[in-house]
Amino acid sequence: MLQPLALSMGDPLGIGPEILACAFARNALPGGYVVGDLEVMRRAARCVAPHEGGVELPVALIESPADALAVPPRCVPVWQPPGLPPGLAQLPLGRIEAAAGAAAAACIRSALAQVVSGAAAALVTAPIHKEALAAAGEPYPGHTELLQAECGGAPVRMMLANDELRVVLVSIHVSLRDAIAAVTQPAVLQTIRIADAALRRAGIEAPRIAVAGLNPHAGEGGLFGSEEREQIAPAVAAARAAGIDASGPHAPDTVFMHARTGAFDAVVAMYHDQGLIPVKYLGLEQGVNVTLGLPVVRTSPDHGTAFDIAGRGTADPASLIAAARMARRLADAA
Ligand SMILES: NC(=O)C1=CN([C@@H]2O[C@H](COP(=O)(O)OP(=O)(O)OC[C@H]3O[C@@H](n4cnc5c(N)ncnc54)[C@H](O)[C@@H]3O)[C@@H](O)[C@H]2O)C=CC1
Ligand SMILES: NCC(=O)COP(=O)(O)O
Repeated sequence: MLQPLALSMGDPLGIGPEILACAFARNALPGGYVVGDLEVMRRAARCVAPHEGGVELPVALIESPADALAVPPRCVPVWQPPGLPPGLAQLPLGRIEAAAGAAAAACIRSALAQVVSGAAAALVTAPIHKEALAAAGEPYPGHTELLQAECGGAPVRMMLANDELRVVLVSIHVSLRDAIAAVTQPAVLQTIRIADAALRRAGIEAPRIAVAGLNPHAGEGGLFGSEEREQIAPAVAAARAAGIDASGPHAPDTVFMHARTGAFDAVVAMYHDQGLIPVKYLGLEQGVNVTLGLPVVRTSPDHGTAFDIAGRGTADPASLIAAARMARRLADAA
């Protein structure tokens, strides 16, 4: 039986509300409901309507997640958390505002609570702006860290996936300098373990996990850096000793090419951009961000708030739709 799917609105001044409205206009979010601000969603519905057949898109306030299952086709069901900042729909789109960051965070927390309570099957988050989140006083750089903290603090990892690649990251929202320092044997091993467990849960019996090096040519035998020998190779050996089919460190410039042609089920990448560039280069419309290690299913589009095009009604909802489909698949497999 179809269960409600919680979709947090994202930053109200970015493209999140628009891609949600657009996806509902295309009937691509069955059972989904927006945890967000009613007037923000009405503004988004008005903005996408001319591009989606020119017919008005109904937006309805719902009282409980279950009500999402009864709304007519193309209707955008909205569950509005209490206490959202007033006047969000009057703020100009495409800019950093503390009120917008505060609203985005409140919607994520409410949506998460509904998933944790069992009222919704999974959480799909529309993009937030990290500077707006910080302006609102939130101590977390992004969803991943916020959700981790709200769920008790157990280790989590970010995975980006499309039909061709799965990439799991050792570190995410830190400077490159700090990311290099974060390449330690325990952190790499933990990433491999989390990736392996998540892929098994998703139905892959013995996941083949390629571990990327950090330095050019995976250090070229120590000529270009020591992290491979001192940190990454011992982590791979420990994973193998624990029965995980891990290999590496592989040269980072070619490992994604091999994974894409089917040699591996996932690549563990040493830092954010090493892993995300290959995935995003294959097309923003395909990528899905999944938080591994949480007690609930959370997915998100691979792109951000796209302030440069917010309000035009032309943002592509494909990655959001892919995120919702993946959330359903993962929730069904859990
Ligand atoms: N899941 C999330 O909450 C994510 C949030 N972000 C945050 O979003 C903010 C803006 O990040 P940027 O680096 O500017 O990346 P971005 O992904 O928002 O935009 C990069 C480029 O892609 C285009 N683009 C993005 N999504 C699109 C879509 N659906 N349809 C058409 N074009 C699209 C934008 O117009 C822009 O030219 C930052 O604060 C970043 O941290 C970034 C990635 C994911
Ligand atoms: N590049 C992906 C990204 O920054 C999204 O982070 P999060 O908000 O999902 O933690």
